[in-house]
Amino acid sequence: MTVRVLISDKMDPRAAAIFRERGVEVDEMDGQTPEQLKAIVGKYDGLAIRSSTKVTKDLLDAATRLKVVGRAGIGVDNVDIPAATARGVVVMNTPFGNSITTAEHAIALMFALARQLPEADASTQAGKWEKNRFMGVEVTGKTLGLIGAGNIGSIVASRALGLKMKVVAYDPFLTPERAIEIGIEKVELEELLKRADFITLHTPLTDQTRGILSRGALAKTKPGVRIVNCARGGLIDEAALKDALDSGQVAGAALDVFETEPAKDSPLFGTPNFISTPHLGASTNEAQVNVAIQVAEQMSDYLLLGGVTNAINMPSLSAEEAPRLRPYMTLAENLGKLVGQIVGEDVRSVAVEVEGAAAQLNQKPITGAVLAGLMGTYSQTVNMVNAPFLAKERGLDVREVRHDREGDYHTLVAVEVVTSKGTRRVAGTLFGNRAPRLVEMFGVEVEAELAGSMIYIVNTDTPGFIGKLGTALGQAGINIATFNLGRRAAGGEAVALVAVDGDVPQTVVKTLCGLEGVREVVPLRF
Ligand SMILES: NC(=O)C1=CN([C@@H]2O[C@H](COP(=O)(O)OP(=O)(O)OC[C@H]3O[C@@H](n4cnc5c(N)ncnc54)[C@H](O)[C@@H]3O)[C@@H](O)[C@H]2O)C=CC1
Ligand SMILES: O=C(O)C(=O)COP(=O)(O)O
Repeated sequence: MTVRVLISDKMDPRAAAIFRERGVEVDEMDGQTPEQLKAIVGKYDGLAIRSSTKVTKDLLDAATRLKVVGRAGIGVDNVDIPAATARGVVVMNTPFGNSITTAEHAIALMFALARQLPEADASTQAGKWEKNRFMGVEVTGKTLGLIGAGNIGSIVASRALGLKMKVVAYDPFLTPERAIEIGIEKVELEELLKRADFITLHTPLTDQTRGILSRGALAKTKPGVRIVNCARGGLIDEAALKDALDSGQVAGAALDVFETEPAKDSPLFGTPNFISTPHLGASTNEAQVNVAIQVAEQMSDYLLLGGVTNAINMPSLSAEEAPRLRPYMTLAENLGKLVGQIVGEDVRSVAVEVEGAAAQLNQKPITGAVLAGLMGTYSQTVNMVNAPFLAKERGLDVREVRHDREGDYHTLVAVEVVTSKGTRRVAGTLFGNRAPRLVEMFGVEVEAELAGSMIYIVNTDTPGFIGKLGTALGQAGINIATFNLGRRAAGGEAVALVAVDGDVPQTVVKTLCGLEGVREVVPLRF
């Protein structure tokens, strides 16, 4: 089937070229209104975006084919991640491609503030030559306060140290070792506000960071501080910033990002010592080439090979690893489907065990596939991406167990579920590292390929039963493809997994239930 991607924001042409080279059909349509986008998004498997496209729940509801949203950049606050996860859509970004460029923009704005470059430029070009009006400050020896010291914050720190500044940082997740490594001092926010001559912000916009420079925080800054925000609008209270600029508490502020974008009429516009750029942090040729190439490669890897890189809502799985894992995923999903079809929704906890060769692999995707198979029997929208999330939502206790040693098989995946009626366990292996086979079912050794239409039958092991079963199916016009048997002990409980051609109607299930010694009959689909 054709795989189709829509690029809905302005992106370097290399992104489209890579999609095409890899056999993915691509449309480029930036500047669509939310309504226009909603009308067409249903045709696409992938959506490649920057910061303008808003991936809302409403848009996702219309994106019935969508499997992946790729953000050519860092911030994903324009994507409703919980809604995407719930729909099984992977959201990935390119966490490093534009970080140097954005850090350089922060440094550029810091210098622009220190020397009032935009105002001096406008005045000079207006023919005023106001040499005495513009008196700047040196950055050498000054203290830079970073709010957020992740990728971009650390690059800003290294540049600022090169400029002979002292760097302090507020970042609750910055370890003391890392602070020493990058040559900065970790401080609390209050201390930063008190000491910093320049403040730059480098955090994502979250519930914790929204309004981090509030009116109260701005009042605690060192008088004459200069502030740069190249991270996200919403981190600074814009009305309070305007007042602080007017009062002189803040000597200068440069915003690349605004609470509402595009920002076309901010009260800050026209304020002396205020500089703004239209969200240009990532706008260099180098950064745009980096993020375009990276997002197109990552999205193609996922859509074509199942490889997952830099996903926000799913564990990583390299494109090299994905083919090795694929037969395990089929096995895991089928084991989940097998249990799910037999026990239904009555599952309280699930343990996924891997043994031998399987224990050397990334277990998260295997667990995701088991859960997808298990819950897919009663939910249409479940897949590997949203299965762990939906399991959590349902309060399902999920455990992962890894045994490095080999047991009877060189590789084994087992699924054990606890239901109201007790514990049930199934296990499977790969023949020749390729072909998934069920090898154990509810304590009985069986060997079966789980595929197509099957019937699960539990009966008392009595002579002549198989003949009666064959006759009953024959009379119903159902052809047996393979017959897989196992039993606990001679004359005890026997289990049959019968692969048949075509669906098994309820009337046939009823007939089979009526055969002597039959305890349970469940039609299965794989
Ligand atoms: N203006 C632009 O065009 C661009 C803006 N950005 C923005 O820059 C942000 C930072 O990017 P990176 O450094 O790559 O992200 P990152 O994830 O490497 O670093 C973010 C840092 O913020 C810290 N943090 C989280 N919560 C915090 C809190 N409550 N208080 C203080 N620190 C907190 C984290 O511990 C982390 O160290 C992005 O989230 C994005 O919004 C990124 C690229 C371009
Ligand atoms: O990468 C980010 O987080 C950015 O903010 C860059 O935004 P943009 O891709 O330039 O719209």
